[in-house]
Amino acid sequence: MDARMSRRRMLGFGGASLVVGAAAGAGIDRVVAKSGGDGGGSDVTSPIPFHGAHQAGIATPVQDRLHFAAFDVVTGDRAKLVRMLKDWTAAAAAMTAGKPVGAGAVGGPEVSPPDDTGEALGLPPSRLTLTVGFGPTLFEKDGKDRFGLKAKRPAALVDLPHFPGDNLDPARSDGDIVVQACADDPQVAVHAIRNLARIGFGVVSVRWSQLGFGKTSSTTPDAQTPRNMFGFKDGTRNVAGTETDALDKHIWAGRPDGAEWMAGGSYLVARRIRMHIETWDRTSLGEQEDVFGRDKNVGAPIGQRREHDAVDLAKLKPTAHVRLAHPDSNGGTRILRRGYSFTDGSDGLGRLDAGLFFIAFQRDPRTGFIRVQNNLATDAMNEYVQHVGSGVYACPPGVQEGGYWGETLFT
Ligand SMILES: C=CC1=C(C)c2cc3[nH]c(cc4nc(cc5[nH]c(cc1n2)c(C)c5CCC(=O)O)C(CCC(=O)O)=C4C)c(C)c3C=C
Ligand SMILES: [Fe+2]
Repeated sequence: MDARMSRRRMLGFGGASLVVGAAAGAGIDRVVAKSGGDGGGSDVTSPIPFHGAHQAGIATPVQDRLHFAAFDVVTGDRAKLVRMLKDWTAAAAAMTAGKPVGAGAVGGPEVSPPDDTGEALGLPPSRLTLTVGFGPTLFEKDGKDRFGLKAKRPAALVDLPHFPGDNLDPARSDGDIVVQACADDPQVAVHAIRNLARIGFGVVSVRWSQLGFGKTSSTTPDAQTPRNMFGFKDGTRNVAGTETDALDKHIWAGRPDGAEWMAGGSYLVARRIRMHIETWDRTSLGEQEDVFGRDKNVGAPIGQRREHDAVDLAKLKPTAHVRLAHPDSNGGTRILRRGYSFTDGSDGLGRLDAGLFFIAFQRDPRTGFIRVQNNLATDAMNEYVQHVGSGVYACPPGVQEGGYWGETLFT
């Protein structure tokens, strides 16, 4: 048996545990480029730390690209699920550090598939973050407590109610487990999801997924605010990743919230929102600005001059999006938006299948997304958008060295 083969046997591939960065020792690590930067002040060569009190990918400055995947668990075996989560954690720690999965993509035995699929070889870490969440169906599905987790379902992990105008496609909604991959390079994000899906074979299968580009929200107020597919600056008044008090108050779940295992975690709401681009493009500038209650050029609230000037709600139409979404119209609640634009070709009727893949993190969806979305029932923007996909997930706290995704839930 040659040295490479014995190493592979040691790793026990075909479903057994991974060794983080094992390939690094074999000299076949992913190349970390010497220069980088995306023009937005971010360093694609510096990895975002995987371990910590909170999962990365929430308060982290928003990366350029998204690959979001929802999985169904296809086994009833809790031990297999936990094993997979441990393997996923090891792979996630390696990939976010810019390293390949397990023994890597090349240099292994010719008789079996490599541990890593290889398309990220030579690419820098690209600020990859991987954020995991658990959907309501992991705790109970069709009245069945599949994994002995029913009693641990947090009260905050409610099924989202039906909202007026919803036209949700079940094939683009829900899922037992979700992984949000964000990176400054789409290939790095896609590589990460692909490898997790491959490792999970026999335990999970991809239920639906979404690619995103052109982040539509910023968590770094000093950076230039990105624009959405309607051409408006989006994310001006988002919660910033540096606002620790606001994060503690509105975004991170705490021990007193009822589910101890979620302390330090957050709840993710995802909505695939189709935007009727063609109708919007035939709408006058004045009407467009009234819809949001902001100027299209600099992004200033109506009646003000600069983007970050305070919003005077009384100066906005009662149906303006910003007026209805503003904390003062929602009992003071704040959510951290982290959405991306999408364009998935056209719909066969000559219209772009485009929109906003809305992602929001919050301490409790009942006082966060649900409260705001209910208030948006009279939003003038509703004429131009339709929600077609949906999901809510409990994202556990961050992983400590030696720990694994979901450890606080499963122990
Ligand atoms: C339920 C929550 C929200 C949904 C759904 C939503 C959809 C949505 N929003 C835009 C564009 C903009 N939103 C803006 C502000 C804004 N939106 C929400 C919430 C939801 N948006 C909040 C809480 C806020 C901040 C309100 C405030 O504090 O002032 C803005 C203005 C710029 C900004 O502050 O980000 C734009 C533009 C689209 C296109 C969309 C669905 C397709
Ligand atoms: Fe909004």
